Amino acid sequence: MKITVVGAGNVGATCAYEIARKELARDLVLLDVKEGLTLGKSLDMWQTSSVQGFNTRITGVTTDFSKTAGSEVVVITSGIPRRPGMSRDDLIDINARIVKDVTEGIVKYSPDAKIIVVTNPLDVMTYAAFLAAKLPSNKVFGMAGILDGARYKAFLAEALHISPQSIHAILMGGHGDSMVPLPRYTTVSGIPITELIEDSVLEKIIERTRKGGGELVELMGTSAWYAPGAAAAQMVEAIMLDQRRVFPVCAALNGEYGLNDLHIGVPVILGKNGIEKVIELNLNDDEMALLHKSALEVKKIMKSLDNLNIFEERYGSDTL
Ligand SMILES: NC(=O)C1=CN([C@@H]2O[C@H](COP(=O)(O)OP(=O)(O)OC[C@H]3O[C@@H](n4cnc5c(N)ncnc54)[C@H](O)[C@@H]3O)[C@@H](O)[C@H]2O)C=CC1
Ligand SMILES: O=C([O-])CC(=O)C(=O)O
Repeated sequence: MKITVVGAGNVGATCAYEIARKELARDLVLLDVKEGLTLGKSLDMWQTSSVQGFNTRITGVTTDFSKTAGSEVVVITSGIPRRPGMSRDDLIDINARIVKDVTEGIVKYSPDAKIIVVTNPLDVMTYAAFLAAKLPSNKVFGMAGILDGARYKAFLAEALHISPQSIHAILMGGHGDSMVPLPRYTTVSGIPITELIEDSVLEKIIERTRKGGGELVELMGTSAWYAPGAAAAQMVEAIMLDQRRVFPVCAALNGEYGLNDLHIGVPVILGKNGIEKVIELNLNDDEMALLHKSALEVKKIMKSLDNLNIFEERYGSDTL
């Protein structure tokens, strides 16, 4: 059993370490173009194995994709993060080329892999990986909703002075300011959130969640890694252990929610085949309008990707 994490930077290394500590595979490959970084970090992590009590063998690899052969799950975190003042969409030019190259390298040696994209701008990089991989859409998807949901739960837990583990929520839409938190689908151990918190406080929390990535970029000068790395590892766990957990995941839509030909955050069942099923919620008119607004934003960025002309195939259009 093998898992590969591409990108040994902040998010990739954090995700890899979570995977190793949970012993989700016998072998874990960490691949990056920076030789010292990937060899050093994988050695450093492996040297914690006797302290942390795990057996997962972590190996650092530079650009030799043959060393990733036979991976069951691959997490793609390679690419540049944003800096203060930038939007995620500003990363598209550089990151699209990186995602295309690494996806092709991965699929060549692991044609059965499930691919989890983390690189930003997330929804459109998932689309780019899907185009490059030429795999069925249940096998190529992106991580954002678990992270956005985790931020939402952390803020709610603080406001209500309760454990974040008692909060259950689903967020939909693109991984950007147009994301769609859904108060109607947010509960505290089954109790509707609206019974426990004032509307004005909830509104502020939703707004802070939408801008949660940017808040951290302003604080640190680069983007977050602990929560993103842990969230991606939680998806790996669901697949490797065939847990069939329900998570918001950036998935290809083919008619669900009245949307076609784009990748965007929706609730799915995640198991050994990747996306086992996209769950269609019974959204009301306001919620559906927010989701469609977010989908139009994603389509706009898809168009920028198409304009780069790095893929022969495309299905972007600015209408839904
Ligand atoms: N989906 C999400 O919710 C989140 C996405 N991100 C995104 O994840 C990406 C990575 O962020 P960080 O880890 O903080 O950046 P980082 O700069 O710390 O690490 C990125 C790594 O990618 C490597 N890399 C670049 N080109 C490569 C290639 N062709 N092959 C292999 N490795 C290559 C770099 O050498 C670097 O080590 C960014 O695009 C960031 O915006 C970050 C947080 C959350
Ligand atoms: O904000 C960023 O650039 C990184 C990211 O996607 C997040 O932390 O949500």
